[in-house]
Amino acid sequence: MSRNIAEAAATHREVTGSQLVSLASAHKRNTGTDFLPAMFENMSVNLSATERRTATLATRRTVKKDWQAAWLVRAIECIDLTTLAGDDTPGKVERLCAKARNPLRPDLLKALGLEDYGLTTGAVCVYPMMVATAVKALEGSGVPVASVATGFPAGLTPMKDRLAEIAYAVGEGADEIDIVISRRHVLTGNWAALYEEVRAMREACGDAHMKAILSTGELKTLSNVYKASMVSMMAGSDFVKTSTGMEAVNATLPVSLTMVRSIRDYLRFTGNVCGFKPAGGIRTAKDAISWLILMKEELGDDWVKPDLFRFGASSLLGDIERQIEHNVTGRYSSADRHGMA
Ligand SMILES: O=C[C@H](O)COP(=O)(O)O
Repeated sequence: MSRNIAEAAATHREVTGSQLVSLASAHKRNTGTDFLPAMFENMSVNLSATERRTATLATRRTVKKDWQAAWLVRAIECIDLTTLAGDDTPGKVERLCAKARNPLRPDLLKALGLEDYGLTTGAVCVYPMMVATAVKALEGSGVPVASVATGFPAGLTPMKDRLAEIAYAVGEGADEIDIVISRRHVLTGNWAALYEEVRAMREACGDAHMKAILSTGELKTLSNVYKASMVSMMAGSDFVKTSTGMEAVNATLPVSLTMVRSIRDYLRFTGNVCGFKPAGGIRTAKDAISWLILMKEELGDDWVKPDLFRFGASSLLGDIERQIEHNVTGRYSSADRHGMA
């Protein structure tokens, strides 16, 4: 059993049957394109068809036993372990970083045969003021630090301040920047303004990878979600991300399917690759597997890896650890036996 899990986690070879040509690790950073409204302006997303497709996702495919553990290990590797709270302190961020370095208890790693695997989360995600603490705490671990910026979560601060915040986070050592888009540009159909805004933010990020948070729960329609996603990719986003975690409705599967289809269309139109980050409200191992199935079925194996897929989550890891413990021991421990996240 252990060998299978170790192999699956290392090669992810249980995930097969991609319908897209595999771009594997050779993908280049999204360069963006000119502003091309023809790529999205006539697009209309059918809500009920989208809901039907996502309703059956987790029931069409069952992921059992060893493979479930392998998928959950992969989910851990894709988590942007997040704390974005007003009461964040250096101590809290240091504890989060310790968890990112060692996301599973040693006895569980041993039972899975992964003691030497070097399992970590995909990144740690914090506010700009916490970046330096996280960079220090993660030194030598290879775990990137992501920072939210641009007036997170509402984005309603002057543009020069939003860009300055990116520069600050990058200067503190952030490897990745999670920007928020101006929802008003979407709600008023001002796609050119959205393109210009995201383009300027991408330039401010420099070498740091940029994730564009669409705040889909505030965009009213799936057609708006599709268009906002497409414009953000055209403007050079490395990832598109559903939510801040602060909206009334955060990551959902229908919104995710819409964004994932936009990524697929963007790839077909332009040859450029963009990653996807569902975020907000993803708390259970079962949820994580549903999203991994969505990615595998819609985009293929390359989008079930941290290069192109992340969960933005503050409390998902705890449930995954609990589920892995059940997988290994046949028993569940109470949630409070596991540490934070
Ligand atoms: O980007 C990450 C989200 O803010 C996390 O949301 P969550 O606390 O609901 O997991």
